[in-house]
This record gives sequence, C-alpha cells and structure tokens, in this order.
Amino acid sequence: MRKSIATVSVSGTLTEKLEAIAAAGFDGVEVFENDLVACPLPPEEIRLRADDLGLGIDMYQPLRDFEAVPDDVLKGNLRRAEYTFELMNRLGADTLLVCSNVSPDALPDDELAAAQLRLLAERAAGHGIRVAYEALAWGRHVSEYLHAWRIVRTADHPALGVCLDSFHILSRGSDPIGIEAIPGEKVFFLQLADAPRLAMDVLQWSRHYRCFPGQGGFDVTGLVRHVLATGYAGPLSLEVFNDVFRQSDARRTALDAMRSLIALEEALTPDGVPPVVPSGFAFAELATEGSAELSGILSALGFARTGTHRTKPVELWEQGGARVLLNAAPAESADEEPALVAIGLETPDPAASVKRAGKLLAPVLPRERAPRDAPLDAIAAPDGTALFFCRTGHADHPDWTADFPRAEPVPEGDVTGIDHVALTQPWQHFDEASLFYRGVLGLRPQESLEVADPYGLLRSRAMAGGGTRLVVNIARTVARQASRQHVAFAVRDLRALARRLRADHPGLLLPIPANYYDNLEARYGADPEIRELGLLYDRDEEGEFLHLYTVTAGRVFFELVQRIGGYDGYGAANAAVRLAVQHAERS
Ligand SMILES: O=C(O)c1ccc(O)c(O)c1
Ligand SMILES: [Mg+2]
Repeated sequence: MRKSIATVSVSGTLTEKLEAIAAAGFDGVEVFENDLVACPLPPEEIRLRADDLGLGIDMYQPLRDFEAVPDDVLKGNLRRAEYTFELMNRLGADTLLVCSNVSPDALPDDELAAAQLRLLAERAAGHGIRVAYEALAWGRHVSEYLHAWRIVRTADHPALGVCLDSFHILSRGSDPIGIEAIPGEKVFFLQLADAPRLAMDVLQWSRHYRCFPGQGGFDVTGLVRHVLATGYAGPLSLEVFNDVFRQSDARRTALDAMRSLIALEEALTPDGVPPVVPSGFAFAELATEGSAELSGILSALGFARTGTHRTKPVELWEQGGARVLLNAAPAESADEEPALVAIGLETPDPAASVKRAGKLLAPVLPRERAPRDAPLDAIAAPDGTALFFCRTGHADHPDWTADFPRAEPVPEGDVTGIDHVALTQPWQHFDEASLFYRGVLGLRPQESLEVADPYGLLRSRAMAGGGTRLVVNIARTVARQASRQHVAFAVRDLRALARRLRADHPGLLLPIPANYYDNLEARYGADPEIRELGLLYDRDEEGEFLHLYTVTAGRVFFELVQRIGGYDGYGAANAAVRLAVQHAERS
C-alpha cells in the first residue's frame, strides 16, 4: 500500500519536512497550507524538490469553511478555491481536502452544502482536480463521516468524494462499520491517526494529542479493515497533530511514523515476520565507569562474581537465575557515571528477533566481538540501550555465557531472577518507545501513569509479554533522578532478605518515612513487620506485592520485589514516595 504523511506531522520548514519524510521511505505527502504559505520557495520548486526526493504530493489541504454558506459568502469562497486550484496545478497536486465548515455562519442545510460542493467539484474538475470532503469532529453542522457521505452522495459529482480520518471517526465514538456502505471509488483519501483516550474537548484533543497508529488507544487497524473492504486503493496517510512531534527531530519522528505504518500493514496482512516475544531476561549490563559501588551493592544482595569475559573487562555476577554484567570499559558517550547500557533478552529464535527488528526499522548494532565470542545480535532501543537477543543454555545456539569461563558456582540465595527493568526515555520519545517495544518485541503496553515527583511529573508505562516486563519512564522535570534506571530482582522471601540486609548492610536500602506506614496501615491494617523492615506494599485483585529499593549508584539502583499470588503490577502506588526519598538522598 502507498504510504503517505501530512507535513503537519513532523517538525521543521517545508523542505526539512520533505527531506525527513523521504528519508523514512514514504511515497507521498499531504502538503499542509500553513507549511506552503510559510515556504520561501515557489510551488514549482517545491514540486521539484518533492519529485527529486521521490515523493508525490498526494493531497493539498485544507480548504476551510466552504460549504453551506449564504450566497454572498459563496462568491469569496469560490475565489479562494480558484486560487487554490491554480496553486495545486503549480504544485502538481490533484486532490484537495475540504473540511467541514466550522464557522458560526454555516447553515444547517444539507441540500445547500451538496449544491455548493457540487459547484466546487465542477470547477475543480476543470483543473483536473478532485475534492475530498472530510467531516471534522467539531464541524458546525457536519461532524460525522456518514453525514459527509450523504452530502457527497446528494451532490453526485465524479470529482467529489469523501476523505475519511480515523481520528474524527473514532474520537466521536462513531461505529466505523458504516464505512463499508461507501463505495470504494468514493473514498478519495484515508487519513490515519491514533490518540490516547482522554476526556476532553475534541478540537483540543485533535490538535495537540494525536499520535501514530499503535501509540494510542484507538483501533485504527480495525477501521482500516473497513476502508479496505470498500475497495479503497489509495494511500494510507498519517495526519498527526502533536505538540511533542512538532518540536522533536523530524527524521526521528518520520521513522517512527513509518514504523507505525509497517506495523499497521502487517496487522492487516501478516507476512511471516511476526514479533518474537522474549521469554525473559538473559542479563542486565551496567557500565561501572570505574566505580566499585555496583559490585558492592550486588555482593551485599548475595550475588557473586562467577566469571570474567575472556577478552573484555566485563564481569559476570550471578545469583539464582539473575545475571548482571559489570562492564569496566570506559563508555564513549555516557556521562561517566554508572549506568545501565544493555539488556539481554531471552528469545526462542535470535535470528527471527533481529529480522523482525530490522523490518520495524530498529537500528541493528554492529557486532563487536572477539573471534571466539558467541555471536550476539543487538539493536538499539529508543533510549540508546542495547538490546541483545540471547538463547542461554540451549544446545541449538551458541551460548554467550561460554565467553565468561566460570570460576565460581552460581550462588542460590533469595534472588531468583530479573523481574523487570525500568528505562528512562527523553521526554520526546515516550510514544515512540511504546510503539517500538510493542512492534519490535510484541510486548503489550499498559495504560500510562503519571507519578508525582517533588519537582515534576513522571510518566510511566509498563510493557509486558511472554515473561518479559519493561517499564518505560519519562520525566517532565530536569531533576537529576529523572534519568534513573533500575533493575528489579525477583526475590523468594523478601522479608527474610530485608531482615538480613538491614542487619548486615546499614545504609544499603532506601529509608521509607514513617508517614508512609501510618497511611498504609490506615488503608490495609497493621503489619508491624512491613514497617520494621522498611518494605513497600501494594495489592491488586490478584495478589500482593512487597518491594524495596537500594541506594543509587550513578544513574542506577536496584529494586527487590516479591510477587505474591497473581499480582501483576509494579507498585505504582508507592512510586511517589520512592521518588521523594531518592530526591532527598541525592541532595
Ligand atoms: O484541525 C484541523 O483544522 C484539521 C484540518 C485538516 C484535517 O484533515 C484535520 O483532520 C483537521
Ligand atoms: Mg484529517
């Protein structure tokens, strides 16, 4: 299917937008009026630029407030239309979007709307142009797509059809099944946008919060299925008004947009490269930057250094099924403090995982390995963390642990494995990250949460599947702790471990204020041991959750968690307390 995008969806000047859109592999663009008007180049030159970049101009948009107007207004509207047709001819665009009238002067008269749109289509046809009529969700009298279709049908002109926009249809809660009643040749254009479910004015929602399909809460794929059922064969075109994308790197946004369409297309027509859901964590790799803090914390937690890499300054620390690599090589780019730099994911088929990642435009990292090392493929996650695809302990695949000849047995303590890993995204990459993990790894995103930090808000979204749990955070604050990452270890008996750690390693665990326990006991009743051991507690319908945190080294801290019953969360109720204590710890 042809893939297009509206210029409003990415940042920059019109020429920067076109370059970014072409670089991401799109076939065409919808040129937005504002972008053109503000562009210093004449339309002919814009057309040449697009052509050189391999982009068609699939639509020019929008012509506003045209239909259902009093006679005296119509004259001026037709003059605007004539100007637009001439401009479009110079631009080489043959489809014009007319969005439903939002003016208070518009008349509630479908016959009049149809007659005036017919007149517009007649004029357009004289210039070789077709008109696609779109119901804006906040149109004065026309706000439903089937209403726009009825007017188009009444107008009955071959150069007049509808433009369907998933946002306008789904934001109003309209049933997209009705799309199938429109003949495919009358669907002139299809615009796609997703959005988070927000209870707010639909215009504000549309202009500021749209996102790419797969990043929000709408069933865009289901809508596209109905459109394709009509026989529509035009482009899938993204039209996303988003405050964050407007100010982010255009190339990155355009790639993210393309990833969204690739995932959408695949959901429509599976092509045999599905996501390979990881079954858990092989390891977490931390750069030590010369600090002994991380190894100190790990040994206090009961980990042992079980091996050292044959050729690199990397140590393997293990306990039960939890593996942590401590890398002492100076990182090239990092801010010279301990940080999480890589995650090993267990996958049933590493080659299929990389193939999937490549298809979804994930940057595949060059393999840097010594001749005898196990071949490990890695990709870069949106925050720069390397994700390695591993198959640990299976004879059918080279085992990366063989690169760490074991000098010591793996201790069996309270820690049994890695429960989850929490990464921090730059604020402008949050939507990108959820689409990335969903598309590349097949993880299911959960609702995003907002957690109060003493100096801002932390947005957080858990993504889980197949035994892998990731938490993606962004901070709207510049506070230092905003960039913290953590590895959460699963613990068999957290009360026992906490008792030992409090006795043997004072200062290792984050202190929790007494007010927290007063509040907790008011909600759930007293459990003196939880207070005494400084544990955090949460529960859901399925079970209970005990957890605690270590102090932070550089950007990294560890969490210890015990899931009791079927508890499936992350203790979000306690995140604000943790952030406040961490802030105090830092200052
Ligand atoms: O917000 C708007 O004005 C606007 C304009 C054109 C569109 O196609 C659209 O969906 C919204
Ligand atoms: Mg639209």
